[in-house]
Parts: sequence; C-alpha cells; structure tokens
Amino acid sequence: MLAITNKKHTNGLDYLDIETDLCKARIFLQGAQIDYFQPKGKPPLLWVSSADDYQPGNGIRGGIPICWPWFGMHPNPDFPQHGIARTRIWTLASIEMRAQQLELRFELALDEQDKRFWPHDSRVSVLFSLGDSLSVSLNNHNTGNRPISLTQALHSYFPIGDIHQLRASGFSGAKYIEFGAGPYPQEDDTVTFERETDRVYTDLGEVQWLHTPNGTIEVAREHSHSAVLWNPWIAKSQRLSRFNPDDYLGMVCLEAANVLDDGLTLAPGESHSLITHIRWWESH
Ligand SMILES: O=P(O)(O)OC[C@H]1O[C@@H](O)[C@H](O)[C@@H](O)[C@@H]1O
Repeated sequence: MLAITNKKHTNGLDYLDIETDLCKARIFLQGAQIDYFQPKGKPPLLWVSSADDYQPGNGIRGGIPICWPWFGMHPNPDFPQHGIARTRIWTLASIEMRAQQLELRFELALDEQDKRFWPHDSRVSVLFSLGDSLSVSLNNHNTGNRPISLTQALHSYFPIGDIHQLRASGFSGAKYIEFGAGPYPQEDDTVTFERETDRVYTDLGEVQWLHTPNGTIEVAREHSHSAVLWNPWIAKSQRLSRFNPDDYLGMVCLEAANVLDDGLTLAPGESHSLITHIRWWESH
C-alpha cells in the first residue's frame, strides 16, 4: 500500500501523513521536519515533546530539525541559533517509490529576507527514504563562482525509555568539546548519562548505537566525521522552550553533523550530502 495525505495541523502547519507497507511517517513542510517515523511492527524511532504545540515559526521540539546553514550560535548574536532552515517552509519536489523505499525530496527556496542570513548562490534539498529504516540526506550544491562555507546537523531526537538506563556506544577513538572546553579524548566506547551532556564529537566512527530498555537504535552517518550528543538534564529542561521539565528522562539527541573541523567548504560547482540512517538494530 501507499498513502500520502496532505493535512493541516490545528495550529496551521501543513504536513504529509504517510503510510507504506513498511512504515508510517509524518513530515511537516515547515523545516522539512519529520516528527514521526515508525517501522511496521516496531516502536516509533523518533521522539517529540508533548509540550510542543506546533506553532508556525517555531521549530518542532522533536523529530529531526534541520540545522542549516550553521549549527549552534552564529558569530552574529542577532542570527537565530541552528540556522534558518528549521523555520522556513520547504516545497515537496518529488515522490518516488524505489523497491519498497518511498523517497520524498524537499527543496528550500530562499527569499530576500533569508539572503540577509545566507547571501550565497547555492541549492539545498533534503531526501527522505522511508522503509523499515529511515534515511535522511541533506544535500548542498554550490551554484555560484565563489567557495562557500557552512556547518549543519540533522538534529535527531530519539526515544530512549529511561535516560538512567541508556548506554550510547560506538564512541571510542573520537574526541569531544563540551561546554566550550576540550577537545577531550573519548576513551570508553560507551557513554552513560548522569548530568547535562552537550558534546560535539569529531573524528567519530560512522555508526553509534543507543542501547535502551526497549531495544537498540542504530544511528549511522555518511560524509560526516562529527556528531552532537545532547541531553539537557534537570536545570536546562526547565529553561527550554516547548519542553516538559521531566522530558529529559525519555530522550537523547544524537545528531549527524558537519561541524568544527568537519564543517564544509564547497568549491564552485561542488556538491555534498550529509546522510543519516536510523533503524532498530537486530542482532543476527
Ligand atoms: O533549543 P534549540 O535551539 O533547539 O537547541 C537545542 C540544543 O541543541 C543541541 O544540539 C545543542 O548542543 C544544545 O546546546 C541546544 O540546547
């Protein structure tokens, strides 16, 4: 089966409700933000805060916000954190079925206002590939005649059941910066959570795993040596917008990125795709 329905949230945001033989998904045009993905017969793979009321103009607190064309704070303090893409309306450009994977491509056309933030000749698009796993590819192409530099992330929120029982693995050999300090070498392969965690990893291997009480989520990356691992813990949860004070107990963000020395510089005519693959891991 294949059903793709255009719907409007009560607060006005347009989204696509999607069902295939292999999964159910929901993608908002604002931010090209997927906030729901569930392979059939398995639990959902993305987390969203019940405090989010899906207001136009705000990124949704969950799913996969797209941070582009910068990650984190911009040197100009008047520019929004994590770039502009997550609050802009994207256009659905194509729908294709390949084998049993449904592919949906969205494009972002920047207007004159946006050019204040990003005065470059470039094209950005995102391709979702939906099957019994989820792949997201954020594609940049330099259409101008000067090099352009950017940072970006697929800011994925995962449902992890209980932060006190979560073990995140696949981190050995990397290094990280946290709260402006570091880089620290990551000696253990596994990370556990006992406090606010906000690490920007570099030199990171291609696959990490989130071992939760409900199963293991595998998060793989292509064309990326960096990722962000984030849980706001108690105090920051109380300050965060569209977030319940105890939400930190049930989520973690593991974000495929191109940041720090893994940031991009694209020569004229050059393209790049940041890709993440997300699935419930099954041992064979
Ligand atoms: O509240 P925002 O802008 O969605 O950001 C959420 C978090 O995003 C993470 O990626 C950052 O590392 C955190 O420092 C930040 O708090």
